[in-house]
Amino acid sequence: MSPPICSCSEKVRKLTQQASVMRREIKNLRQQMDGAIRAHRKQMSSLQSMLTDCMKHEDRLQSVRKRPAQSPSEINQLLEQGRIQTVPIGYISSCFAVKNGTPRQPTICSSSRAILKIEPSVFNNPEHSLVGLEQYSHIWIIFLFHKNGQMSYKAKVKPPRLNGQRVGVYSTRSPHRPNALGLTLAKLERITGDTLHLSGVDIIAGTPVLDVKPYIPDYDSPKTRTDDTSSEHRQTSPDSQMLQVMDVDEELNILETSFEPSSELRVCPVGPSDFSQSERSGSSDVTGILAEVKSYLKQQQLFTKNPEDKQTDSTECTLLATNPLSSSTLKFGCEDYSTIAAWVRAPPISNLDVRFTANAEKELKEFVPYNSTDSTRPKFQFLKGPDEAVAAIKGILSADPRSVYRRTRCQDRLFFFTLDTADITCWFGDGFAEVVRVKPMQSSELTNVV
Ligand SMILES: C[S@@+](CC[C@H](N)C(=O)[O-])C[C@H]1O[C@@H](n2cnc3c(N)ncnc32)[C@H](O)[C@@H]1O
Repeated sequence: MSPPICSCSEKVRKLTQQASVMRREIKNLRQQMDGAIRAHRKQMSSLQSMLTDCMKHEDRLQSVRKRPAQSPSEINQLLEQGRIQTVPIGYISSCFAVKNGTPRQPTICSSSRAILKIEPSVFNNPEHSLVGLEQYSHIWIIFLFHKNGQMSYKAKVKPPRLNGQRVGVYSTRSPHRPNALGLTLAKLERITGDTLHLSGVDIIAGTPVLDVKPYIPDYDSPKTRTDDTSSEHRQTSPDSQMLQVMDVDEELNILETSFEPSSELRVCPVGPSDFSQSERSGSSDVTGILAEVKSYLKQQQLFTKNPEDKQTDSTECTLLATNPLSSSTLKFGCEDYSTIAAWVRAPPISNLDVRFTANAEKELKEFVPYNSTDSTRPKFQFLKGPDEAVAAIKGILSADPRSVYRRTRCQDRLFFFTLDTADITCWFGDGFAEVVRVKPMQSSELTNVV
């Protein structure tokens, strides 16, 4: 007997329902499996990249391990050959993020600021290495030009201030030199723990510093006179001539004031002048001789060295002053003076006037100092405010920061540079630079500053 039709259709219905439930479950399971596979794949790829990193580290470790350990005598030998491995003592944080627009020497932008933190990897207590340095106002910073690009260098270079003329690399402060070492005299504003706060820098952010030393004028700074005759492109500046005469006056004033009545002045032969054979003693004679020397030096411009002129040879123009009280010998003569190429003070390019459009001035005034709590306005990270920024911009632009190529070939192009957290746009005209825009840096650029 066959089952009744109603019970059959009931069974079919149930089976169909079960089948659709099972289909849904399968679909869910598939979805879960897909999700698990995706998560697994993601995990695999991050594990893969971790593995790659580990392998890289392992490679580096292997190569270090493979390096034969150097014995003290080997290290000594390498040192004697000048082949030492340098270790940065710290890295500069600076208001200059990139090379463009960074002053070419610190003196042209005294309001620029930077920070140097001594690396704890160099000394266990980095702050100990700075004890005593706070007594100095200026320090030498020896650093690596780490953003030179390729380590290329040439025996002759074209300093921008010489407007295309070529001179030997060692007669310049070009960054492109065999060991890419920079030397900057910076002002030491203060020291906090392991950190030096500096101003007057020409160094970009991230620069590895190899050493710092106190600036000691007694050791580091002979008086300077301009070697006016050593260069074909010299331009004598009345100011620098004046400076030399003032230097002479200053020296002679020191000489005058350091004399006691019993002092003895011996004047070594200085050529055919009327005091060349003088050798006198006694205070009244000293005063007379000094007046004579002063007037002679001014007339002959003795301190403007002329290699052709035998009478101004450094050995011949030495004045020796012996102070019996201190039994010290003061020496005032040409050999106490340093000479510099005339183009350093009187380059063939002239300084530029710097001006701001009203809009740029307004934009700059929007910036607040680094310590301001106002979060609605753009904030400097180093500078104390718009006035300091104006001084820095004037310093940078008046020295004409353009390369010779830009100066001669693309005169009318806009020039962009950064200062602290500001993006600056300017253009150059005949004898002037004009700032046309000052905008806060994009936040993505900000990480470059420090
Ligand atoms: C002409 S060098 C003089 C540096 C130093 N005062 C000296 O005499 O050795 C200054 C220029 O070097 C560039 N500069 C600064 N820091 C640098 C770095 N870390 N790497 C490459 N160039 C850098 C900047 O463009 C700056 O204008």
